[in-house]
Amino acid sequence: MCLLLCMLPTQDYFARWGQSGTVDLKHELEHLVTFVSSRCLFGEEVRSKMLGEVATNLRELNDGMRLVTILFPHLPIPAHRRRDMARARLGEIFSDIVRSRKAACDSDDSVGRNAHVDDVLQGLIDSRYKSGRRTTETEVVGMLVSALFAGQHTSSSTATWTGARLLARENAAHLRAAVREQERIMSRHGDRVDYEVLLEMETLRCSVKETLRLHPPAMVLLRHARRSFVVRSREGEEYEVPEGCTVASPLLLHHRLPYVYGDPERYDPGRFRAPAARGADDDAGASAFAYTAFGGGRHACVGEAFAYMQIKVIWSHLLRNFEMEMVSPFPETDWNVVMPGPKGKVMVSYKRRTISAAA
Ligand code: HEM
Repeated sequence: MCLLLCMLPTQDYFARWGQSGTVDLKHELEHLVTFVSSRCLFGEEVRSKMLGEVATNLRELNDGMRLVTILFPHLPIPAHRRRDMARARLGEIFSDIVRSRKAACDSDDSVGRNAHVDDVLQGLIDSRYKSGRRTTETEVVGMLVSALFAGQHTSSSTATWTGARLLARENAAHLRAAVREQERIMSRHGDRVDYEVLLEMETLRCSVKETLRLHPPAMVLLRHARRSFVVRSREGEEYEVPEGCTVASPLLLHHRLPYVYGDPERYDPGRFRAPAARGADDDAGASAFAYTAFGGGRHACVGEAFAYMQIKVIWSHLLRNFEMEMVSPFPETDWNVVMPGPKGKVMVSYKRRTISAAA
């Protein structure tokens, strides 16, 4: 069901593109990801009425999460003021939606459940605490905003970086491999893309995973040490982390450790292929936490599977239906925000094509 909710909006969205043209890929994917996520989370209400406004406000929320925000979350700077206004507006939009859904539930069913709707919004409205109390409007709105915020910018910037990496001139061989994979899959399954077919897109999965190694939306993971513990370095030195300290694990650095990722600056999706397919074990020396684009442990990202599904749906569609070329320089990273993404526009020219299924 969720896969269908990803695929249909993706097809509809790209149907609006012409036979050929030039687009800002970052802008396009930002809209598409908001479109898909809001469709999966909320159903028709957001998609039909609020998409442009929701997308704009989510962008303001992200833009208001500056590095200075970590130390001074309420510093009166313009970016924080815009962030607070955006959060208030999202609250209003979603409160209206929750209210009208609840009203529909109450008229639909005497126990306050809407039997016809199956999305995250409905799940939150239907939830009960152990005490039997129902979730309040404020609680549902808060959880919706955080789910959308957690999944929107992360997924859209990863989808854009994946495109920028695959379309970079020096990665032509990786792009060809990704297109060939789609041809092979089409020869077996035609146009059908279901969950099993997505699982076969191993080259695409590795391309996304390698993109996330080099461009993780979260730069650092933070944990509070509830008790003291000792860390031993590779060189055998020991460090004590005292109880009560905050521990920061910088993804940006450990995703580039040369003894884990040989030639770490090189974009090489093949490094994540299964060892049997690779013929060598590149993971030697890597610990379970060498790759933490989605975090780890108890608070690891709950949206990882959804994010891969969404990005694979988008990129398999683009690879099958368009010949693309990046016409702006490879994007720089916007380091001003807490979750860095590509800076400026990512201009791409496209031409429609129909790839033939490989024999
Ligand atoms: C490429 C896309 C995504 C990336 C790179 C990403 C990355 C992350 C990271 C690094 C964390 C922190 C984990 C930790 O501290 O160990 C996190 C947490 C979280 N993510 Fe994602 N995420 C993505 C997509 C999504 C999506 C699509 C959703 C929801 C639909 C989502 C929902 C969450 C939630 C709710 C948490 C908090 C988990 C907790 O604290 O228990 N994420 N994500």
